[in-house]
Amino acid sequence: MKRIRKALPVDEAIRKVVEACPPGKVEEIDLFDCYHRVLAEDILASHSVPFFNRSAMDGFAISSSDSIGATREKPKALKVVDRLAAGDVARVPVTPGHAIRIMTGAAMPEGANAVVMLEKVTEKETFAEKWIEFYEEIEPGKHVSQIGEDLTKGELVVAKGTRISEGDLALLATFGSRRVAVQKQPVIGIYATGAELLQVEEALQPGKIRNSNSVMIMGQVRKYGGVPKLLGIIPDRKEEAVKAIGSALSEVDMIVTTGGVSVGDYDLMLDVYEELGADFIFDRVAMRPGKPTTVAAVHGKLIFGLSGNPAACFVGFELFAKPALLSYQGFDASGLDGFEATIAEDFSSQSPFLTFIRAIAYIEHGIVKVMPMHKNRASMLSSLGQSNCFILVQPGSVTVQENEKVQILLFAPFAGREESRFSIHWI
Ligand SMILES: Nc1nc2c(c(=O)[nH]1)N[C@H]1C(S)=C(S)[C@@H](COP(=O)(O)OP(=O)(O)OC[C@H]3O[C@@H](n4cnc5c(N)ncnc54)[C@H](O)[C@@H]3O)O[C@H]1N2
Ligand code: MOO
Ligand SMILES: [Mg+2]
Repeated sequence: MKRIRKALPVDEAIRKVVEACPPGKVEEIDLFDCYHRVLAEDILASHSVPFFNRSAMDGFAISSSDSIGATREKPKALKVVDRLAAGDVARVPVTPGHAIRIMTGAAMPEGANAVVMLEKVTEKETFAEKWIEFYEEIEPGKHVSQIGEDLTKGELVVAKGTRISEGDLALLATFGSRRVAVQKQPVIGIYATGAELLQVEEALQPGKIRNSNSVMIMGQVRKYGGVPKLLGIIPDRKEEAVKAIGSALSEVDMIVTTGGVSVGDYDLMLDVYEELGADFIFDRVAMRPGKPTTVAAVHGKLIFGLSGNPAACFVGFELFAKPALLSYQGFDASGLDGFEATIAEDFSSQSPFLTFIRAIAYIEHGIVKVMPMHKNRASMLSSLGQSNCFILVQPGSVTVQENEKVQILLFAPFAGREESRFSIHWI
C-alpha cells in the first residue's frame, strides 16, 4: 500500500526526533582523551586552590610587622635565613628580624604573611650572612595567594553536560581526575544510495557523479561530537538495501542514508525502512530544501533518510540529525539556535514552505549581518562550502529590503569573509 505522506512543520519534526532519541550512555575514559567530550558528572573541588598560602612573586617572605616604618631614608634590614623554591617546604619559620628568600609558587613559611619583590630590595652580604634592605611598608597579604582564593573545597568546578574545553582539562587535572565519566559518542553509520554514484577516487563516467554526500555527512557528524562510520554505497535495489542497513544497525547507534526518499521509481528508502520494521517519526517536512526528509526508528535506533540533493541533505542533517546527536550526548537540543541578523542586500523568495537559504553571517561594526548566497537550489553544491548559516524565510511571497532584520540559524562560526574580521585596538 502506498504511504500517504503528510508534511510536518519543522519545529514539530525536530521535537519528535528529540522525543524519540534514546538516552545516551556514559563511559569512563582517560583525561588525556577528554578534549571536547561531554562531561557526565559534576566535578567538585576535592580541595581548596591554592591548597596552601603561596608566594605570587619571586622575593622574600617576611612578617609585615617587620616592615612598619620602612622608608627610602630609613630602610628596614632583615637577615635572610633560608631559600625556598616552588615545591619546597620551609625548614624554619620566619621570626622577627628575619626573612626567607622565596620563589613564585613556593609555600609561605610559618610566621610570614607578605612578600617583598626581588626588585624592591637591596641584597647585602656581611661575614657570610645574607641581609636585605627594603624601603617601604609591606601590608599583610602582599604578593601572597591565599588558600582557597581561586576555588574552595566542595565548590562546583565543571558541571555535568559541559563540552570539555582546554580550560576544563586543566581544572580536571588540578583535582586529580585521571579517569573521567563522559557521555558516549554516538556512532553514526552513513550510507549513500543510488546507481549513479561513483567512489570519490573513480574517473567520471557519462551520467554518473561522485558520492559527495557521505564525506559531507562525515564532517557534520564529527562537528556535533559523533563518530562517523562510512558504510559505502548501496544500489537502488530493495533486498540489498534491507540486508545492508539491517546488518549495520547492530554496529551503530544511528544511521543516516542519503538519496532515494522522494517519489521516483528508484526511491526505495521508505520501503526499505518499512521492510526493516520501522516506526516512522515523519516522512515529509514542510520545508525547502529537504521536503522528502524522513526519520524512522528501527529497533529503538533512529534512521535519518536524508534527501540525495546535496544541499537538502545538508539541511536535513543540521535540522534533524544534529539534535539527535546532541541529545544522545546529554544536551537539551529541543530548540533551534536562532539569531537575528541584518540582511546585506535585497532578497525575495516565493515558496509554499519554510525555506532555508544558505548565507554568510558576519559581524560588521558590531552588528550581525547576513549575505544570502545566490546559488541556492537544493541540487547546488557551490554555496555549501562558504556559507555558515541559513536565513529562515517564511512560506509565501516574501520580499526583504537591504538592512531589514531576518532570522538566521548558524551552523558554523562567524568566519570566512573579510567583513567578519575587525581590527583589535591593542592600546
Ligand atoms: N515528482 C517529484 N520529483 C521530485 C520531488 C517531488 O516532490 N516530486 N521532490 C524533489 C525534491 S524536493 C528532492 S530534494 C529530491 C529528493 O531526491 P531523493 O532524496 O529521492 O534523492 P535521489 O533521487 O536519490 O537523488 C536526488 C539528486 O541527488 C543526487 N545525489 C544522490 N545521492 C548523492 C550523493 N551521495 N552525493 C551527491 N549527490 C547525490 C542525485 O544524483 C540526484 O541528482 O527529489 C526531487 N524530485
Ligand atoms: O525539498 Mo527538495 O530538497 O527542495 O529539493
Ligand atoms: Mg529521488
